[in-house]
Amino acid sequence: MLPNIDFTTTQSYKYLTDHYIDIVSKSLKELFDTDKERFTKFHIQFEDILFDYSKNRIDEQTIALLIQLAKECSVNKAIEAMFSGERINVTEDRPVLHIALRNRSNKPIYVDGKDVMPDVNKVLDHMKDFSQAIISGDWKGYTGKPITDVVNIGIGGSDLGPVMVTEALKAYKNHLTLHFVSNVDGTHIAETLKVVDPETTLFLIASKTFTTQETMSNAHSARDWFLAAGAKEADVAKHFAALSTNAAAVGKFGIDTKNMFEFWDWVGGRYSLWSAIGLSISLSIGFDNFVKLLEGAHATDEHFRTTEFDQNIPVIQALVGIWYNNFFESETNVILPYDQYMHRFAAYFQQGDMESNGKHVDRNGKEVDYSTGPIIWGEPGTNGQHAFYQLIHQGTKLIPADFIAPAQSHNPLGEHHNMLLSNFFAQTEALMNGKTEEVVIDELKAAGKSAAEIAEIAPFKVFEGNRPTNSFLLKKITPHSLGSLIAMYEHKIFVQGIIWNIYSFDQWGVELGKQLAGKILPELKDNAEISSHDSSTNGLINQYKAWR
Ligand SMILES: O=P(O)(O)OC[C@H]1O[C@](O)(CO)[C@@H](O)[C@@H]1O
Repeated sequence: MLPNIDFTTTQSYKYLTDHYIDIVSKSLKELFDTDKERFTKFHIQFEDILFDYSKNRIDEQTIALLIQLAKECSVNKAIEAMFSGERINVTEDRPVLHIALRNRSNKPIYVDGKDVMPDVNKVLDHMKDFSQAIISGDWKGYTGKPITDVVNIGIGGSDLGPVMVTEALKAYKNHLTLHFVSNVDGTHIAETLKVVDPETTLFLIASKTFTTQETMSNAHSARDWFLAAGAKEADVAKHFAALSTNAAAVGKFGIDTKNMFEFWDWVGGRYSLWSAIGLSISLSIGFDNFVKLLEGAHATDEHFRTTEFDQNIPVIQALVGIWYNNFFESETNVILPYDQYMHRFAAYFQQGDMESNGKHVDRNGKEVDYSTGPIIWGEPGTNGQHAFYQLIHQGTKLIPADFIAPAQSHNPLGEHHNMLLSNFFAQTEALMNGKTEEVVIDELKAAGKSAAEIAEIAPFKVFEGNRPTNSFLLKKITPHSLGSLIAMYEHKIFVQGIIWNIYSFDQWGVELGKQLAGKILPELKDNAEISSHDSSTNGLINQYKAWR
């Protein structure tokens, strides 16, 4: 059972409300000036990941009270409930066990009295054999040629994780060319099919439910294209594999169940890259590297489960996030990887976080009167600096930012990495310290400006500072460290969901649009005028019909 506590009624919440008034009047600069030990106090090193949260608007009391909040909300009981396979996804009546997929200790984890680990390992063995056969070229296409291209067809959790990880770990990539098709817009599959050869292409149909409209449409179009190229029905087995929980639907589609990689309903879509959904990752970087990714995540799972809250990275990440979300009333959280390979990391956690914690009713089904999940966004640095950092530095909104960077580049090219990292360090420093009016005036004087010119221009050049950041400095982005980092963010989402007293593992909010699209699709078949909707929807549909 998950705890069911309204965090706004706890003692610590009340203390935090008072404490906020004290902290809000202090600047980060002041906090650093008055406490030389801030970095020592507010950083955690876990393996090759340094998490520095000292540039936040916190002091020791803040952290103590936030930890008290986590305790009052029984976060430790919730962690144990998840790890021990309780059905904590209550609204879908399922356990939440992505941690089992990367349970490298192999200790049994029971669901309804049955240890899930033998099945997990069986699928991993299948993925290993299949990956090796494809990568080595032993697996031949219908004309006897080895596979050169892999097209993963999936959407949401069946796409974003594999895309993000294969991009982040591109330095480990082998000779196979990976393609990802997600959008139901025919352009996505059409453009992909233009560049692949039916004789040497493997399609992975990745769908937990095997009913998702986008994925099934793209999968059918891919199969039609394959057969139109001269292949026979019997050849489908050599070029199509399914990653799914739905064996019946996979069989109906015509995929040989020998080419089905199974997972289970206790794996949430947005937490599924560790499952068979990760087959494209295993194909791209090899199974051994895929295992290293799992090992990295498992290491974080152990850290999360066993470490005291004050040294527990995901717990601290979550609590600092709550501090801004519920006391400073910030609305968003920007994720800024200073690593080009990590360019889809923020997009991945847009689904991970927003589909999990974008909820407005608590675990009693009652509307909450506090803010829940933040809006997640971000782009890699330094590109973001030349796009939206202006607003983070001088806008009117408080935007807590996560900076992520590797100390070692996979492409050490001249001074590039030093330049990249100098920007990383400079931005967090600038966001914290800002630039005072005095400094601006001195600079303008030094540039020879007159008093009148200085008075006119100075206000625009002042940076308030006091903008909070977390910094993740990784030794290097490797399969292991990336696995660890992803798991940290996953558990951050979990802890926040527990404290907000919401269910983080369902996603009913995406259903309404799907239902309505299902109703509208038949209305688009002919040119008859539509009048069954509101005037705007009718107007748009009828104009679409007139123009198409
Ligand atoms: O893997 P499936 O079943 O095709 O679902 C894809 C995605 O669709 C969603 O259900 C949301 O529409 C996600 O949660 C999921 O990751």
